[in-house]
Amino acid sequence: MKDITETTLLKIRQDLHQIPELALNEFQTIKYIRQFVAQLPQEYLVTKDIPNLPTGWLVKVIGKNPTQTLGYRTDLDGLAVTEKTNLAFKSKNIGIMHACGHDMHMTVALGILDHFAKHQPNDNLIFIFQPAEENFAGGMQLYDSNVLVGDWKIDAIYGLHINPSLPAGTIGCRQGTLFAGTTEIHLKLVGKSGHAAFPQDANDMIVALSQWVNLLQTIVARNVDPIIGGVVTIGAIEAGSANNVIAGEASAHGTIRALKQSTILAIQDRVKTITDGIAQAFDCQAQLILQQDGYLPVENNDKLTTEFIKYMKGQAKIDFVETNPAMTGEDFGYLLSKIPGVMFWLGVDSPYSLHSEYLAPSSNALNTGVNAITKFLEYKMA
Ligand SMILES: CC(=O)N[C@@H](CCC[C@H](N)C(=O)O)C(=O)O
Repeated sequence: MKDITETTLLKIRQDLHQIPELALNEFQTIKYIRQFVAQLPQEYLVTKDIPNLPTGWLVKVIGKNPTQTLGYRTDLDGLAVTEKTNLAFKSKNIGIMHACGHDMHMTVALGILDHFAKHQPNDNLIFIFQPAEENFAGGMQLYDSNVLVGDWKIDAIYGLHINPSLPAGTIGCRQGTLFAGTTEIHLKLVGKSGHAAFPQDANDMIVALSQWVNLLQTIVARNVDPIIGGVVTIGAIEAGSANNVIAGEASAHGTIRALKQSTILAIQDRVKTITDGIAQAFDCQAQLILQQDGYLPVENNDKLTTEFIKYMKGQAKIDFVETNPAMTGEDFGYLLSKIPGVMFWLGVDSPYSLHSEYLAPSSNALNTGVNAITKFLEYKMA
């Protein structure tokens, strides 16, 4: 049976790119994936739905003589970004875009699955179609729904993320932590609104929130070992309605990031202390939510990563680079805290970063990615 062509991979990627959906709403996307899988030879395939996660799906390829079960995960969701590329196949879902490359991730996964559906592997291979990577920790929800048990237990798991700054098709990886752990910060301060002319009768939450934002910026600068590093970013604030009204409420939304879980926890403690201090100093209510869910640091397994890097370096047809860690987050970190495995980069050569409205990953990476990973999985199962 013939392997998938570059033209078909390109079409899948273009189709999926046009129908991005937000976390937990990937209904069109999973329908497309199910339809693609339905036209593959079914002889070695078994599928499984995920309770309470209707947009997730598992597909198992039964091995000839299985001694292990490998896992390969792709995420499905898009982002609330309005696409500004000039691509002929740009998003048809206004205000939503595959700005993190999950259309590329899914296409590569389908390319690999296509191969193994036609050429039975020696071991079992489970493809995880995981919703909600950007928000709501779909990886954690999927794992915690107890689907990866019994015959569906995975011994080693792999997954990739596109990397705009690597040449198209280059594979990148590293020992240890690849991506940071993240915690979302939500703060609401409640004081008292009033007339701009009578500040003594009001309790201004814009002033309080401004102090809080500034104090938060001392955490990485003054409390974190500079060699270890971390990030505290407040990406959104909301307060006030008019120039002459004192805002009685103010809210903020941000993210904490670090490569080690212990640093995340230490930063969280400082955020709590600073928030308590602001509440006391400004005599206001502070409702603080720190939400990490499954976004643990993405810690690659030592033994499996050594094997992965050695294999990739040894292939004349694969360009491989050892990369630095990145402060992006990934709920694959949760899966790696439960199952040994490796996350790696696939270069897609774009001048725009992940989450940019102009991100346009090069489709040239698709065929190279599918071939490199398929060959690696075959080597693992030899
Ligand atoms: C690869 C990537 O960009 N991942 C996202 C993950 C978001 C995690 C969570 N919702 C948060 O904001 O902390 C990222 O922003 O790094």
